[in-house]
Amino acid sequence: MHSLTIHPARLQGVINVPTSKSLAHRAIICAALAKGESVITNISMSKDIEATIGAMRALGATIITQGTTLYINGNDTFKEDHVTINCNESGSTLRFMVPVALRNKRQVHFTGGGKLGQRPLDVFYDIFDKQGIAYKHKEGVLDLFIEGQLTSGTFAVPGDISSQFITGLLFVLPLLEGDSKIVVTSPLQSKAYIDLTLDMLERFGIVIDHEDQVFHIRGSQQYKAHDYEVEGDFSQAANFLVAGAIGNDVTIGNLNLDSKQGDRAAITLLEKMGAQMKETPAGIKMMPSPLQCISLDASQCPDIIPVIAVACALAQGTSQIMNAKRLRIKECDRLAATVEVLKACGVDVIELEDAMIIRGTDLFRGARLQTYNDHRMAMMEAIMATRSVGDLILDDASCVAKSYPNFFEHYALLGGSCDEC
Ligand SMILES: O=C(O)C1=C[C@@H](OP(=O)(O)O)[C@@H](O)[C@H](O)C1
Ligand SMILES: C=C(OP(=O)(O)O)C(=O)O
Repeated sequence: MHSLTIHPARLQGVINVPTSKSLAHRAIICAALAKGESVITNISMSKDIEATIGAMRALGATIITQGTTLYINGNDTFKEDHVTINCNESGSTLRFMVPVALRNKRQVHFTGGGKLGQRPLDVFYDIFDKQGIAYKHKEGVLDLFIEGQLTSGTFAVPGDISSQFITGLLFVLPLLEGDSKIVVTSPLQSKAYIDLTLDMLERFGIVIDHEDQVFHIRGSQQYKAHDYEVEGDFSQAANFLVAGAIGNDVTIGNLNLDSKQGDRAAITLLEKMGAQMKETPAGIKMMPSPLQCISLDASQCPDIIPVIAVACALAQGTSQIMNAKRLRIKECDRLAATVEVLKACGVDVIELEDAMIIRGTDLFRGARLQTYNDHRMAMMEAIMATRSVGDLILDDASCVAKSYPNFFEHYALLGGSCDEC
């Protein structure tokens, strides 16, 4: 474990953020479910994406990596009947792969690290119980054995634990014999991620009908090979968009403003707080602006909330971040962690079960901070350092490898100042 000391410094320059992790997971899975070769370009490698590549290879898909391009051939996918899948710490990989791996009868062993074994999977266990699929798991660590096969039918799934369960089912149900229906039994949160799934499925030739919270899935469909270029990641861009709004001068060179990514909300939220977005020939930036407090709903864009909380902490007035309970079931309890970090840096924050209330201040004070082995927390803390009066000492910054391995290189290129200890 290496601690990292970040000295206060303003950021300035142009950066290309990694390409979308969510879109990359989906493109890799769809391509590996299609017969023939698909070429997926502009992949940003990270621990999470490595996990999904490894998972589809374990099932039999051929995936050749050349720089940022993946050549994926699904002709032999599903040929293996005893499979071990290491998900690293990726919730997406786990919840997408559990149903996919059960496309036909096999034994699958899921492993993973960090807090992944503590993140909810009960939605799948309920389905296994109903369908007679055998499974054995341990408390607290990911060590899950499953044996069986998923059959088509009606799946009642809550919408307020994780949309990833629904995405996982949407990948596999079109391949099963017989039609299926997914009925989402409580208001769907993280809905934009389902839209990303439906969009990617359509590109690969899969048709899903849906109205409100019900998805109708025709069985015996076939994925068709398709070439796809992954666009810039708005969840990562959010760090630098907030950096801009709080006084830095960072332009992001690779964002698609027409993107369907839900974390594009970072721009609209910052605009509501009074920041102005500027489009320049080099890319997009948020202009340093006096920020006003905001009352916002975290349920549709959970991943950007820690860094949006940084903007709230530097806004005039008291901000409320509501419907934030699901932040507690990410790589760490991000609701508690965000509150703890802001408090350590001198901010007046209140943690509620489902919300946080943040009273704006002018500057952060220096502090020793945990990163909670959570990439989003480490990156949020680095952005805070740009408006801090003393050093921020992060206990371990290596967790950024989950989604953005070269985050601190980019940070330094922009003028950020850190020493590894
Ligand atoms: O489908 C996806 O790509 C994701 C869905 C979201 O999870 P929830 O649906 O659990 O909010 C998000 O937090 C995660 O980082 C990626
Ligand atoms: C929560 C995240 O990812 P996952 O659920 O895939 O682990 C994330 O990237 O912030």
